[in-house]
Amino acid sequence: MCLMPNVMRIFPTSPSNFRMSNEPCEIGGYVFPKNTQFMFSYQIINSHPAHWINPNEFNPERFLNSSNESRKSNQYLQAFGGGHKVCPGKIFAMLHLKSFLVLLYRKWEVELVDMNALIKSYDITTRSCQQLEVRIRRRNLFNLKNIFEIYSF
Ligand code: HEM
Repeated sequence: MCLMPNVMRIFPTSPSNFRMSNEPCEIGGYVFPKNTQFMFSYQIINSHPAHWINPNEFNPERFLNSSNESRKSNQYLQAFGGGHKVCPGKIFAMLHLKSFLVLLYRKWEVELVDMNALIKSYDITTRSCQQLEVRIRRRNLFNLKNIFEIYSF
């Protein structure tokens, strides 16, 4: 359960979003009139050094419930938006992803062809991966040699 939040933190499906102000407001010392449209970046919130320790590090353990950082950071993870407009499909999507990964890795071994390859993606509000080479091998579920080793007396 901590792998997916960290993937979504570093590579959010929705890297940015929009909001419109329904009243005048002040942000960072600047005053904005009513009906100003704001674009903001989930990508930046998700890796801002003010909220995350070593933000560029891929460390799923930061989302373990027992970690202090987890409790602090979870509120800054913006994979599904937040507030009144938060994604209503959030729990369904996480369950779906988890089931998909279990079914995939049960039968297949998947590894990156090049661990240092840059992910080519296209995005504005929704990000899609354009190219990422992976090597897929069928898992050897019935390794007879192992079975004989286990049952030999
Ligand atoms: C990994 C999968 C998904 C991601 C990353 C995602 C992300 C998001 C984000 C960032 C928003 C904008 C929230 C905001 O404005 O604060 C959103 C809105 C929304 N999402 Fe998702 N979503 C996912 C899956 C789903 C699924 C499976 C459904 C439906 C079954 C769904 C339905 C919606 C709807 C209806 C909205 C609009 C909510 C509103 O404007 O009131 N999403 N989603």
